[in-house]
Order: sequence, then C-alpha cells, then structure tokens
Amino acid sequence: MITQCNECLTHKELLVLYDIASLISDSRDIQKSLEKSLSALKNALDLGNCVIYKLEDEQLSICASIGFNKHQKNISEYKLGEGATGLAAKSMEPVVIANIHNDIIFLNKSGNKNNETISYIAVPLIAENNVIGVIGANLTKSTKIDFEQTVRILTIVSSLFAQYINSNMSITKEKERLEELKLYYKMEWDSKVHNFGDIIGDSEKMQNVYKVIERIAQSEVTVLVRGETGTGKELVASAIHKRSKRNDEPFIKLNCAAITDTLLESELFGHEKGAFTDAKETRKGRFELADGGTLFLDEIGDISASAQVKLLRVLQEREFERVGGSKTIRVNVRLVAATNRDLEQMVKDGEFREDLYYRLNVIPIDLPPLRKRGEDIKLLVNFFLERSMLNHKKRVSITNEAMSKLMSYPWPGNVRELENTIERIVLMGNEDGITAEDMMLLLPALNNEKASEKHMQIPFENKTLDDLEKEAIINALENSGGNLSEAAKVLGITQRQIGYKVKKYGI
Ligand SMILES: Nc1ncnc2c1ncn2[C@@H]1O[C@H](COP(=O)(O)OP(=O)(O)OP(=O)(O)O)[C@@H](O)[C@H]1O
Repeated sequence: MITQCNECLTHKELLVLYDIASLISDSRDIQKSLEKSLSALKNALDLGNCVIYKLEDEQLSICASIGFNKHQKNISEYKLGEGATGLAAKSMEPVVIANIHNDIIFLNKSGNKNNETISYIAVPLIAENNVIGVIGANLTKSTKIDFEQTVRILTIVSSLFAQYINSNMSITKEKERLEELKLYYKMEWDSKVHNFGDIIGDSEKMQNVYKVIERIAQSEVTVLVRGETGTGKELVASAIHKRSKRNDEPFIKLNCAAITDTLLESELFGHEKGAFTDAKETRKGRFELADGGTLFLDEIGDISASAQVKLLRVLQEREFERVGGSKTIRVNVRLVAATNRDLEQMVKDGEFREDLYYRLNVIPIDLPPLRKRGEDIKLLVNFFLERSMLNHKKRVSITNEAMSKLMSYPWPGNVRELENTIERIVLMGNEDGITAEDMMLLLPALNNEKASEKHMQIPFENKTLDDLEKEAIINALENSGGNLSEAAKVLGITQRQIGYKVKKYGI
C-alpha cells in the first residue's frame, strides 16, 4: 500500500514540474514558454492568476502572466520592497498573504481582487545569488493545496525560471554585442569595397569622379567642382586635400553665399583693426589660415564683382592685402572651388568674370545628381541606415516596397536629402519595418497633400523663427516657380542670402 508523505511531491506536482522543464527547454520564445508554464502550473494546482515579474533598475514589471489584461500588466509595477511582490524581492524570501482582503501589504495594483481569490504568495527568482524577479500566484476557493505546499512548489519552479531567464538575458546581451560588432564590420567593409574615402558610390559616373581625383590630387592645380546642391562637392574637395601633398596642412572652408559682400572680403583676406566699424581687432582671413594647405570656396558663383577682382589677383600673383591694410601678404594655397550654378552662362550674362572663370576651371569635376546614378541609392541608403542606427542605438528595417519608393524618388536635394531622410526614418521608424505608406510621409514630394497636412499640424505658437522663415521661403519659391532671384526680390533679400537659406533649411 502506498502512503502519502507530507514532504514528498505529489504525482500532480511532479507532472507539472516535468511539463515546465520541457516547456522551457524546448522554446526560444521566452515569453511564450513562461506563459505556457504558468498556465500548466495554474491548471495542475487549481491556482488563481499567476505572474512572473522581472527586476530591472529596482523596479518589478510583468514579463509573463496568466489572467492579466494588457492594461493590468502595464499598471502592475512594484518598487523593491513595495507590496508583497516587492517585499519578496527585497527580502529574498517567500511572502505569504493569507487573506488578501484584510492585509494592507497586498496592494492589488492590477485590480484583480475578487471574492473567489483568497490568498497571494510571492516567491523571489534567484540566480547566482541575485534576485532577478518574482513569481506570484493567487490561491482561490478551489485551490486544494495548502500554503506550505504552494511555497514549496513555487520555490522549485522559481529556480527553474530564474536559470531560464538568466541564461536568456546573457544570450540577448551577447546577441546585442555581436550585432554592434556586425554593424561596425559592415561599415568597415562598405568603406573598403565601395567607398572613396568618405564618398559612397559605386556607379560608373562616380568611378570616373574618383579617377579624376586620383589623377589630379597630387598636383597643385585649381579644381572647380560642379554639381547640384547636396551632391557631395565638399566631400570631393576634402578627398582631394587628403590625397594631396598638403594633407598635413590645414583644409579651410568658406561658403561664399552665406555672408554679405563686405564680410566676404574680410573673411577671405582678413582685416586690419579699425578697417570698419566692427573691426575691433586685426584678423587673418581664410587665405592666410589656409597657407600651405587647401582652401575650399563653396558657392563661388555668388561672390560680388569686387571680390572677383581680388580673387583673380590672388590666383595670378598669390598675393593680397587685408581689408583696410596696405601690407602685401603672400600665401601658398591650393584652391578648390565649387558651384551649383551655371558659371558659363553667368560669364555670358556678364555676371561672372571670364578671366576668373578660366583660372578656376583648370580641372572641372562634375558631380552627377543622385537621380542620374540610381544604382548608388541602395548603397547610400544602407550606409546611412547603418550609421544612423549605430548613432541612435536603434534597429529599423526598410521593407522592399519602401526601398522601391526610395529608389524611384527623384531626390531634388540629392545625397544630403537622402541622408536626412534616413535619419528621420531611424528616428521615427520602428523595428517592424518602414512601409511604402510611411515613406509617403517621410518624402514630401511623393505626396504633397499628406506632407502639407503634416506641415499644418504644427501649431503656430510652437513655431520657431526659423520655421516661419523657412515657410516664407517655400511660399516665395512656389509662387515664383522655383526662380531664386524672383523669390529673393519678393522677400527683400539678396540672391546670395536666399541661396544660403535654401541650403540651410534643406529646401
Ligand atoms: N557620395 C556621398 N557619400 C556619402 N555621403 C555623401 C555623398 N555625397 C554627399 N554626402 C553627404 O551629403 C551631405 C552634403 O554633402 P556636401 O556638403 O559635400 O554637398 P555639396 O554638394 O557641397 O552641397 P552644397 O552645394 O549644398 O554645399 C554631407 O553630409 C555629405 O557627407
């Protein structure tokens, strides 16, 4: 005859332990297997709601449960020491609440208390001497085992769960580490196979650009980089400098469209103290700063007639005077200029000096717009995506249909626009993947209506001065059919100023 021993596990208990052991060894989906295990436990022992809390930053929150809805899961959080659950975690001992209806330690945050439920037992999950969570179970009127038996079985189950959760956390951490390494090596790989320094692009048109750079970098010739805004003209200038004999010397930049005529001359050639009202001190200009190195003059088509004369003299004689100064200064500077304007046409129209044009245009490098090298788009998307995900420590995936949208978009702002778009995708997107529909909102030109709806949603009082200025420029450009000089006239600013602002706001 078999007699029942009080300390022995019952047949039911053994069976449920067997079930749980196989559930957690079989499945890789931790939440699912924990929930299935809780369900097996609840059914075998006629328990009420069962729950597993995970301890993170001294806060216990539900990671698996039976009998809790989504809202209850969200609100049932306990600090270490708070309520019966928090107490079990803090004391590292089981806590038994015999009657949940008259014990103030039972906080009932989930609002699950009902007449059926009588007691609550919380047992800590301990792995390698650390509490990593708590398992909690309600005993109801139908529960047939007593407190002692429940604590015993929950303690055995808790050690199984603790090992399971702990090893799962280590695997997740290791996976994240490997993912970061993978990203890093992918970027390294990208930069070796497809890049020219920082320049991404494998298309034939870009390969031709790389060839010219390689050929002329070591010489001292002046280079004129031409291309639409955002095509990478500055990157090319920097690539030339890095490959030149001057690479240990300064690479100095100046955007000629960003400043007024008077300031431009002072920025280029410097000024003497007292040369004009604001000239409180003598200051070196960019030519002097770049001595021995390379000077990159962006938007060269925007400089005034008088600055053109002075620039020509530096290119011919390598000398100049500071504004307000009489001393002649000699420099050794290699010049790389860039423009997105049609300088030849400007020469024909008498807006740009022909002699200066020929001095600048010794070696022209034409950068293709992105829409003419569509095969590079995917490469650029992946490069910016990986870089941005690494920066923001966030994973985002782009669906195939969304990628097709990116590939077929005309990219009027070229690589800069693509780079900014990917940044927005990473900031706004989620791991489920960016769809073609999301893309409609991210790429205004794909869907002007949706974009303007979005634009209008910013309440007036939340707009900055920059927002308002950007809007005014967009309106003026829309009304003038994209004509910069007409739009500038309407806004009462110079063409150079509007050019600078268009660039600044990425319009
Ligand atoms: N081929 C490329 N590979 C990687 N990044 C690029 C490439 N082309 C442009 N970019 C990026 O796009 C942005 C704009 O590039 P850059 O400033 O060189 O363009 P630009 O032609 O000089 O523009 P602008 O005419 O408006 O001055 C930069 O952040 C740059 O790093």
